[in-house]
Amino acid sequence: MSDRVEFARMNGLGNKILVVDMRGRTDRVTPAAAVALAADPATAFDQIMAIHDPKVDGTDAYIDILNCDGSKAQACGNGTRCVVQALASETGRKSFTFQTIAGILNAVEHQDGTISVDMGKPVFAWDKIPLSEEFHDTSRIELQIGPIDAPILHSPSAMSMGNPHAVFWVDRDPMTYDLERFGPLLENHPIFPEKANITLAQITSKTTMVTRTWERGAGLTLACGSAACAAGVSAARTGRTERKVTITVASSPNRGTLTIDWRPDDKVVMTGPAEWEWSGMVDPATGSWQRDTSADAEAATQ
Ligand SMILES: N[C@@H](CCC[C@H](N)C(=O)O)C(=O)O
Repeated sequence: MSDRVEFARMNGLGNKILVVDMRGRTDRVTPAAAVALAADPATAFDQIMAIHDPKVDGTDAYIDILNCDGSKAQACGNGTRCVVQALASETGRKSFTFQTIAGILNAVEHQDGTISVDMGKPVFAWDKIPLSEEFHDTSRIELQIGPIDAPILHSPSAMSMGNPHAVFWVDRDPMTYDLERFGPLLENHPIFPEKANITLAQITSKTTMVTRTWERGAGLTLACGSAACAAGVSAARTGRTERKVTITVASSPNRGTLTIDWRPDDKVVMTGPAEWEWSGMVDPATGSWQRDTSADAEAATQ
């Protein structure tokens, strides 16, 4: 199988997403196709969300998630909102259930166009995050960057939202830190055997915070939804905030916001926007692609 399939270039708070329609096929978007699409400035992306036919009853689709380096990810909050918006505009439906490697996700599009995704339960056990060393309390692990007696970043909270996260608590705007330099060192630190998404989080009140993320497999992105979930949960877990917070994603266009609600049933619900940009056709084996200009014209008339 190597025919072209439809894809949409979308974003969630600036997190660049390609939603690829693989329904009705048995092949996968290849890592080589992902790397080729990422290298082309016109299609450069952070994650591909490949929509496949459902594998289990009661779900609407199986979603495969690829980072721009071709690696697989278990979760992508911003990308999941993009998939919901794409399927809602195709079908007129408002609620969906997806399966990913990490489990089952429920999502709903609201009247105002924002989308809530139940991202599942956080995982705190050191060997499930995973970390390479045993920590009884993963809400504060021993890890630091900078001089030993004056670290620039230290003692992050670690957890999994399906994918591994470390949240460093900072006392000024995350944009003022050299995350481009620290991000790769921390993502690839031996304490994270499967690497990790690295977030800087500044608490601004009991219900608000500001974040910026270096993503595993994608680098400096404009926004990361699962990292916002990890930051919201870790802040509540360590007593810094209440369980429902509004997160300003500092690196996103106009410093957009996500609401993270760590509900009493332990599920983490993320709410925020998604935006369609343009559509085209792509070969999932090679990444060769073509823009659909008729979809642009149709969008311009709406
Ligand atoms: N941008 C995503 C996270 C994507 C996955 C991550 N890079 C990983 O490899 O775990 C989001 O919005 O959650």
